[in-house]
Amino acid sequence: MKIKVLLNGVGRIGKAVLKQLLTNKDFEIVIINEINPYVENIVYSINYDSTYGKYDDKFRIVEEDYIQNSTSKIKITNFDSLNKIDLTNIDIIIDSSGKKEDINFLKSLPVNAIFLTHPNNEADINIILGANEEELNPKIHKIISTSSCNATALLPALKLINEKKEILCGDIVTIHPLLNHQRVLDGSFVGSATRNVDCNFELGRSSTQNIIPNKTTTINACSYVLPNINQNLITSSSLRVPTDTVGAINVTLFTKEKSTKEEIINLFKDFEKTQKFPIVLNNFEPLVSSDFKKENFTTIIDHRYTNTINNMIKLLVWYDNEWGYASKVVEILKYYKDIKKG
Ligand SMILES: NC(=O)c1ccc[n+]([C@@H]2O[C@H](COP(=O)([O-])OP(=O)(O)OC[C@H]3O[C@@H](n4cnc5c(N)ncnc54)[C@H](O)[C@@H]3O)[C@@H](O)[C@H]2O)c1
Repeated sequence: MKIKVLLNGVGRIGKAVLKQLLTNKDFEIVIINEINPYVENIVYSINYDSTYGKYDDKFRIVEEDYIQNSTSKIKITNFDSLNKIDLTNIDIIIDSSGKKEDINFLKSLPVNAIFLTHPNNEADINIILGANEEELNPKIHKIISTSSCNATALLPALKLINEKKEILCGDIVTIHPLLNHQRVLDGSFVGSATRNVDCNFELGRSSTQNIIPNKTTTINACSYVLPNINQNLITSSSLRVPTDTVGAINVTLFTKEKSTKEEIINLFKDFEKTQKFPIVLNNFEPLVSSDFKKENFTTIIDHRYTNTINNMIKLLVWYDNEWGYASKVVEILKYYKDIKKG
């Protein structure tokens, strides 16, 4: 039996999840709910994408509120809250709207599970593959956060180093592509309930003309998954850059044990050989960010920049923050289905 899905919000992450889930025979997307009221525009934005190109199996509108391509027929709804949607035929919700909902409200919805594509410390569990997937239990976890793109990329690497060398302290800088909530030209501040306004004055500046320094929730998101990786251990900051997708993280760690460069490279090579999911990819080629676009591996260690001095380890990590992250959301869904069945 296919798992019947409601996809809430079909923006950058929703579309990447949609396209990767459409090709999976275990899932059926029954409803897309989107506050954009124009079905024509939703279809258009699925079929044409400046970052990833045209979608080959194009959707068209059929009947009044349905879109269809060669494999799927999906109902489009236009509600601002999940409680207005008829969920009778829905097993799981993927919420990629970014809307912060009351957790008890989400728990009351008549579905088996709700996957949130953002970190959430009130969720029943935050999952990052390569860090804590063994803890996922469909019998007790209903609200499941799939964390953030940065934490998804970073935490498997931090966990590995911490287990082998014990991290004493460190710092990370995420170099992150621009996001839909930023301004094209200078405008008013970009606010959010979870970030303070002062910090977001910078995010109101032109995203195409600037490298914008910003706070990042990356280490907090890591701590929701592994509490020992937290802000008392690792400091963090972010630079928003004018590229469409693919982020990088500059990582500096001080560890209890000394390391050599070869040792660290071999750690990641061993991880790559034995991993259950496409997480670590070791890169030695002279590549740039766009070469990692649409890459499913999300912890790409660029060993041209791996280095050590005594107790210090330096890493450069690449990840596609949209497609790559969405591929992990889909892997988590597949894993959820497998363990629920088993
Ligand atoms: N873009 C990234 O790099 C990235 C990576 C990982 C996680 N995320 C997270 O995924 C979520 C979505 O991010 P995005 O970049 O796709 O944003 P986006 O703005 O591109 O897309 C959000 C979509 O949700 C729709 N929407 C908003 N409120 C809604 C509601 N109440 N009901 C239904 N639809 C609604 C919007 O119209 C829009 O189409 C956020 O929580 C974000 O933090 C983003």
